[in-house]
Amino acid sequence: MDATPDSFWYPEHVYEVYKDDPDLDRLKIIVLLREPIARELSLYNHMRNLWSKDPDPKAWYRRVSTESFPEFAKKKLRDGADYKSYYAQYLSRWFQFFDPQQILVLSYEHEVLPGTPAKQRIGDFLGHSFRDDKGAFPRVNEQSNPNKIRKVPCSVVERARPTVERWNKELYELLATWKPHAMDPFPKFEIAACVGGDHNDTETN
Ligand SMILES: Nc1ncnc2c1ncn2[C@@H]1O[C@H](COP(=O)(O)OS(=O)(=O)O)[C@@H](OP(=O)(O)O)[C@H]1O
Repeated sequence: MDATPDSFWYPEHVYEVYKDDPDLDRLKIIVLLREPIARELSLYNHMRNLWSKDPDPKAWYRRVSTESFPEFAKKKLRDGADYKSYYAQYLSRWFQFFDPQQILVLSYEHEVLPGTPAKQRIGDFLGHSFRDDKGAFPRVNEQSNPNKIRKVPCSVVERARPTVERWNKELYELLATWKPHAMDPFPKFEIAACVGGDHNDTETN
């Protein structure tokens, strides 16, 4: 099993690894999608956490030492190709390499957060039942440090919304067309409540 968010952006590499395997058609792929603005915030917090532990000026996460979240988001959530939250662009490539029936697409907010049916969905897909079907998955990488930004500034939401909505619309259409294993219709992402101002709002907010 390989589990990393980074695989999502490189379906051709995954295909390259498995293409000569006689069991290629038994490969199971699970894609977990999160509302794009929340995902970028989570990544930003992750990078800031790494920077606080190891402020290496050559590290891949160094940009967060000089960029506020609004500045980071402005660069990541804008029109154009190759933006990582433009899920439809990447998922459409997965469908070129793999049978959509080999792919389970889950909504983080509707199917993975505690109280939602992730374990059951994944169990059904893999043909494997978990010991505790109802419980949540253990939390990892939560980084509950005091500098964690909990809420997105409303200015970020206002700026990003048109782009993100276009990306999401394309995603819903793609899923409706290709019909991988997924909720049908796929639940629409909801942007979480934001806070005023253009600054980094931390835990106290
Ligand atoms: N069990 C469970 N259920 C739901 N959500 C969970 C769970 N475990 C971790 N998390 C949240 O996932 C975020 C970290 O994701 P990753 O581990 O993929 O990120 S990374 O590897 O650190 O880049 C991070 O999200 P944020 O807290 O919003 O940043 C974690 O809180």
